[in-house]
Amino acid sequence: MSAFVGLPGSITLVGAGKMGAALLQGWAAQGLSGEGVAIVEPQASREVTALAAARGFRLNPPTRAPAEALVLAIKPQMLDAVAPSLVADAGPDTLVLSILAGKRVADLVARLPAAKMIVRAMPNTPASIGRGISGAFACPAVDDGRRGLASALLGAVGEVEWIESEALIDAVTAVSGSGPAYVFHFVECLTKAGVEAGLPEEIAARLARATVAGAGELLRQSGDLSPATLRENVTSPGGTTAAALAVLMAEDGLAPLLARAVAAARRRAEELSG
Ligand SMILES: NC(=O)C1=CN([C@@H]2O[C@H](COP(=O)(O)OP(=O)(O)OC[C@H]3O[C@@H](n4cnc5c(N)ncnc54)[C@H](O)[C@@H]3O)[C@@H](O)[C@H]2O)C=CC1
Ligand SMILES: O=C(O)[C@@H]1CCC=N1
Repeated sequence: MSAFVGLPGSITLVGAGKMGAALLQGWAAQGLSGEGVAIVEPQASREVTALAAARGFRLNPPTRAPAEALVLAIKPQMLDAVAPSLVADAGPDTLVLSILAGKRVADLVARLPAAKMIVRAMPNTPASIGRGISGAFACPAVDDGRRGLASALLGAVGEVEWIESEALIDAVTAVSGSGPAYVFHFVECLTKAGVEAGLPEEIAARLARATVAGAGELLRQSGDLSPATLRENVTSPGGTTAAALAVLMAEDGLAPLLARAVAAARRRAEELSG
């Protein structure tokens, strides 16, 4: 059982792929250990298998008692196939924490009929280094205690923003859930642009990666400065940055493109519901 105050004493994690494993690592880093943790994962990675062995977690136990928290981290498309095996895990007192993109509280209740204490959350992949951010929505039945457990489970891998409208989870998904991919694609594009400007590819790749990582860290450490101020700090009047920003901030520049991308992600989340 966990000695850590804050995390649930017993957890069943369903799906220990990229996000499930990131959560598991975060909980372990908080001191979670013992047989109260059951992991259901038909294709456990070496890392997950080793972590389970090191921490005394039960990996694919033949039977399991209902845990305080049931954490769902399978793909949304797998829910129909997996849910029947979880009905007994999701009682009226169980915190059901789902990170499935698109799947609504109603979709979960339709498959786990006794579940009442449902929290939907949307973390992101920086969770794997403890630097994620999650948006979370608790359905009205969720009491303060369960909300606290959900905060602890998500807080183990980064920041948590509670939102009061379930519909906004799709927007969170489109901004911060998918967001790391946009940033990584920006690095790919900056690398390509550097090569087109004459740089050897390896150097362009190192410059682009370090620029985004450094700018991200500067942003993080400059909480009192807005992104606009940080941008202005780079931009000499009549200089090189101003020339580039005239392109990026044009009417058909980055803002409308990103707005279209976020809208597409949001629409896709809606399509995944049901
Ligand atoms: N990858 C991301 O950036 C984010 C993903 N999500 C959500 O997290 C969920 C998981 O996504 P990923 O970790 O990226 O996917 P993933 O494919 O890495 O992990 C899913 C895991 O479920 C396992 N699985 C398959 N059948 C199963 C079964 N019957 N029982 C238990 N586990 C089973 C798979 O073997 C796999 O390891 C998705 O619902 C996704 O919408 C949420 C936030 C960010
Ligand atoms: O692409 C997806 O559907 C998931 C949800 C947010 C990030 N990855």
